[in-house]
Formats: sequence, structure tokens, C-alpha cells
Amino acid sequence: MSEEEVRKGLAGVVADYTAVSKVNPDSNSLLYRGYPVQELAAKVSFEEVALLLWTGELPTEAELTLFEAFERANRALDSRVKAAIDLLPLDCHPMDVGRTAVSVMGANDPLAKDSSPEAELEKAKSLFAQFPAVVAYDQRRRRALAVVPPRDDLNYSQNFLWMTFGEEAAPEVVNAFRVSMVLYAEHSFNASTFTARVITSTLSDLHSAVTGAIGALKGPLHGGANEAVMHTFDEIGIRKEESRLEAATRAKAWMEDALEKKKKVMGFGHRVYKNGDSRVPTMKAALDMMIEHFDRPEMLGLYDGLEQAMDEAKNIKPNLDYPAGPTYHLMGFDTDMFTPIFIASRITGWTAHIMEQRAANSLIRPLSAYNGVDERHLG
Ligand SMILES: CC(=O)SCCNC(=O)CCNC(=O)[C@H](O)C(C)(C)COP(=O)(O)OP(=O)(O)OC[C@H]1O[C@@H](n2cnc3c(N)ncnc32)[C@H](O)[C@@H]1OP(=O)(O)O
Ligand SMILES: O=C([O-])CC(=O)C(=O)O
Repeated sequence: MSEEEVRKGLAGVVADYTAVSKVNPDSNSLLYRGYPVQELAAKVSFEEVALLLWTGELPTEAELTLFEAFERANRALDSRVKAAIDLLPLDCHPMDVGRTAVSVMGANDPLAKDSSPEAELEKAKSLFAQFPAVVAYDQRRRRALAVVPPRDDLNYSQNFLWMTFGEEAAPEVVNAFRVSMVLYAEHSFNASTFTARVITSTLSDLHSAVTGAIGALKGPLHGGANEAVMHTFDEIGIRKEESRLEAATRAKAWMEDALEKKKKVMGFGHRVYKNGDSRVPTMKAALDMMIEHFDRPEMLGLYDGLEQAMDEAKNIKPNLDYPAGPTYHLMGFDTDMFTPIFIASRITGWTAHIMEQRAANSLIRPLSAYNGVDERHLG
């Protein structure tokens, strides 16, 4: 096989059809089941987006009411999941906790061995309902705080923040969080979704596919970048008393130095979008809202300084993880909880793809070009 036929990283390879979402780098657009993601972020709840991704249509009022009731009834942290989390050390990464939690949920799910479309949808809904409690509990146990039980008078985003912080979040914070969940929900054949599809293609079960997807999401070239963005901010130094301009100047200098040293700066660049990520303006507006709400202009200075310096030096634009990281920071999440929040959102897209893969399956098994030693023999 010739060198040209090898497509490293499967770059540019179209691996299958999907009707779940359309990423169009030319028009810089992203459609979930035909709807522009910006419109969804402006007008609908994350619960509605989940149903849209799974079923192909936005729910009727009755369907939404039913789903909301299910979600509210299944939010509490399962005692078996809690017991498994309690066995994990406090210094393991929260993504390890998320991965373990989904695995435990799979082992205990009575529908685990049932791969019918109805059972798959039920399992997707259960994961959607149950995962926020995992993130919230893990955040709290790391701060030596007790579990906060869910409240069924709150919507998904309100309750997520309630279980994490033990107080009702301001409406602006809830809205920014909801927007992030909508934007993170789905993005065609990204590495974690493709992982979930590969696992599903062997006719393995839904929880195994989601567990594998979490492993793929953890890396800093993918979902782990939202956490890495915050490490960059921390390295530059967040100084609350500083003006926006002073912060921007320091951030620019940091970026110039990093690029001089040929460092890869997380939160910038994308395999598909080369002229900017379609979701960034909407997420940046949510970040702006948080900066105003918490009165933290220096964060905007850091944000702008890095972005401008990267643009000037390399013409590389931010991806969704760039505005999402500082948004979660301002909300009060610890940095290593950012990617588990991404899991809570992407569970919707992953499970939609798992169902799509199963419905028209073909084992995913590409070829490789051998470049090892020539054939040889023992003795
Ligand atoms: C939700 C998400 O998962 S969005 C993605 C989150 N990931 C990140 O933010 C990690 C940082 N970014 C990257 O590593 C890359 O941009 C990727 C992995 C996302 C996409 O990469 P690819 O399409 O494979 O492009 P590749 O990594 O080959 O980069 C092409 C060129 O741009 C440069 N480049 C790309 N991204 C960056 C970056 N973040 N910082 C510095 N340089 C970069 C590369 O060094 C390379 O330069 P070269 O041609 O001079 O060697
Ligand atoms: O599409 C990708 O490669 C990564 C990404 O932005 C996502 O998964 O949201």
C-alpha cells in the first residue's frame, strides 16, 4: 500500500452517513437535526435538545412534560454508583470518576442486554438524568462537602447547579450553563462519538460505548481542552484587581512566548473548522454574560489577549472549549470538573449516534499499512 493511501488521523475521510447533525465548515454552521444550534441555544431547553437529537424532532408539549417528569424522578445519585465513587481516590481525575460511574450504571441497568431501539432510548434517558448527580457529588466530595439531594421543582440546569453548589443559581448563571449544555451536545464524528460508534459497531452495549467515549473525550486534544484552557489562564495568572487592558497585555506576551517555543495552546484550532468554530460566538456571549454578572473584566482581558495574539501569529481561531473553560470557572466549578460537565451534555449526542449506528450497522474496521520489519523466522 502506498504512502498516499494512508490517511493519518482519518483526516478528510468520510466514514459513514449521519442524520444527527451537520457540521459545515464552509458556511461555519452547525445543525442539529436541521436546526441551527444558535437558534436552539437561544430558544429551547437542554431537555428539548436531548429529545431532538434522539428522536429527530423537537418534542410536543406532552412529550416534553413526560420526559421532564422522568428526568426529575431519576436524578438522585444511585447508591451503588455512590459506593463505587467512594472507593476512588480523591486525587484521581474526575473523568475517571465519570467513566467508572457510567460503567457501574451499565452493570446495574436491567435493560443492559436489551439493544432494541426502545431500550436504547430508555437507557439514554436514564444516563441523561443520572449523570449530573455524579459530577455534583464528585465536586462536593473533593471539597469535603455532603451530597445535596436533587430538587424536583427545578429544571435540569437549575438542579445541576443546585446539587453542585447547594444554593439556587442566579437566572443568568442558569442560562449560561444551559447554553453550554446545548452547544456541547453534539458534533458529528468527533473522536469520542466515533469511539462510541466503533464500540457499537461490534454489537457491544450502550454503556460500554459511552464509557469508551468518555475515555476519548478526556484527552486535551478533545474535551480535556476546556480544562487545559483554565490551566493556561492560571499560568498567566488571574489577578482580580487588574484592568482588562493590563490582563490582555500579559496574556498576549504569554501567547507570543508560547508560540515562539512551538507550544500547542489548548482551546485553539479544530480538525474541521478552519475559520472559527460555529459555536464560539454563542458561547462567548454566555461568557460575556458571566463576566458582567460576576464583575470580572480582567478575565475578558486574558481571553482577548490570547485570542488576538494567536490570530495575529498563526491565524488560528478559538474552539468551543476556549470560552467554555472560563465560563465554568466563573460559575464556581473546579477546573478538573469542566470535562465531566461536557460528558453530561455529550451523552445526548453519543447515544443518538449509538442508536443510529445500531440501526444501520457495519463493523468499523479500517486497514493499516504495515511498516515494520520484513518477514523473519525463529532460529
Ligand atoms: C470540543 C473539542 O474537542 S474542540 C478541540 C479541542 N482541542 C484543542 O483545543 C487542542 C488544541 N488544538 C489542536 O491540537 C488542534 O488544533 C486539533 C487537534 C484540535 C486539530 O488538529 P489538526 O486538524 O490535526 O491540525 P494540526 O494539529 O495538524 O495543526 C495544523 C497546524 O496548526 C497548528 N496548530 C493547530 N492547533 C494549534 C494550537 N492549538 N496551538 C498552536 N498551534 C496549533 C499546528 O501546530 C500545525 O502547525 P504546523 O503545520 O506548522 O505543524
Ligand atoms: O468535532 C470535533 O472534532 C471536536 C469538537 O468540536 C466536538 O466534539 O465538539
